[in-house]
Amino acid sequence: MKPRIAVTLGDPAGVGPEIVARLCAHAPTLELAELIVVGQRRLLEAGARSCGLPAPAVEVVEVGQLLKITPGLPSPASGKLAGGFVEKALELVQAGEAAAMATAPISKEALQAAGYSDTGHTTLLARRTGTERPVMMLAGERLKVVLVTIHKAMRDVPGLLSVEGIVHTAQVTHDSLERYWGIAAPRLAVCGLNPHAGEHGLFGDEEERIIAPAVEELRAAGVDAVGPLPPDTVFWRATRGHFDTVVCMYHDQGLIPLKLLHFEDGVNVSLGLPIIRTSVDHGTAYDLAGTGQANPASMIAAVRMAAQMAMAGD
Ligand SMILES: NC(=O)c1ccc[n+]([C@@H]2O[C@H](COP(=O)([O-])OP(=O)(O)OC[C@H]3O[C@@H](n4cnc5c(N)ncnc54)[C@H](O)[C@@H]3O)[C@@H](O)[C@H]2O)c1
Ligand SMILES: N[C@H](C(=O)O)[C@H](O)COP(=O)(O)O
Repeated sequence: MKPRIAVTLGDPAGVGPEIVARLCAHAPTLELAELIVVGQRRLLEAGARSCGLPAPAVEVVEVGQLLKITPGLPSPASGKLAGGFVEKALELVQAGEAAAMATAPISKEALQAAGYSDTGHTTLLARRTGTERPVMMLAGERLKVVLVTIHKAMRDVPGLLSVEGIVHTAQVTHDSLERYWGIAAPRLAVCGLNPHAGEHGLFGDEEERIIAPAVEELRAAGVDAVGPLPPDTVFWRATRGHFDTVVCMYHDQGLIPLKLLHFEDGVNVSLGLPIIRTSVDHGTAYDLAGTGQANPASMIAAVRMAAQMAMAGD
């Protein structure tokens, strides 16, 4: 049986309704998954019109009030709807009405303007599921990265790194690669923080104080982790097949190489939650909203990955 995937519309002022409309018209994906769109039929149909598509024939779970939304103009109202769509999709998965959720992009700023304390889907879902430390993975065919710290100011990153945090991130990643990707004994590369991984304390000591002890602990627990490795070359090595995933110390360390290779078809996966959640790897693209030009490939990849994970996790 095809897994049912709850697909949110994202911030209605962004490209979400358009990429979801294109997803609903993507026959190969409809063969893999049964879609339940979580949002408003009116918004989905407006997205379809922008793309020159007929109204999608798909189940829609209606959420929130009907409001006037202008493509490209986010507001507290668009942020509130976006947050409501995510919460409803989570409820559907928790109730067993969907096997997984796949989310279209939201704006963190609009979400907070609507009164949410969260810095995105990941923290919202972690808060709502009582998950202390979710792990953000971004995945493409050639490269997978996970982040030890996520949406944090650069100046705070060194102080937020800990042996425990690195070990947790790598262990959750290891277990997920085995469970959902069927990789036996996943090989993890652990990045340094500083140029050339500090070059033995020449510039920065986080490698010796924090990252190397974390790698030792992981290896003692049977995880095939190596590092700290110089961040400027580790991604090139990973794309040559040396590692299954690169454990990165901060957001842009991992997401710059990932998006350079995979902006069009990469998937954001939340690991360590009690549910399966995938997402696009791009943002709301307000500059394109309403034009029908947004590329749906990442949304399609997110739904396909959610379906595969749901099948693998059964
Ligand atoms: N999964 C998510 O919910 C998610 C992911 C990333 C960013 N965001 C949020 O999105 C908002 C806007 O972020 P941003 O401007 O930094 O990045 P963005 O990804 O929205 O846009 C960056 C550039 O890429 C283009 N682009 C994005 N998606 C595209 C698509 N599908 N097809 C063609 N071109 C596309 C945009 O037009 C823009 O030029 C922020 O609030 C950010 O936090 C959300
Ligand atoms: N860091 C993610 C990215 O750039 O793709 C992103 O901002 C989405 O975050 P959430 O999945 O927490 O909304």
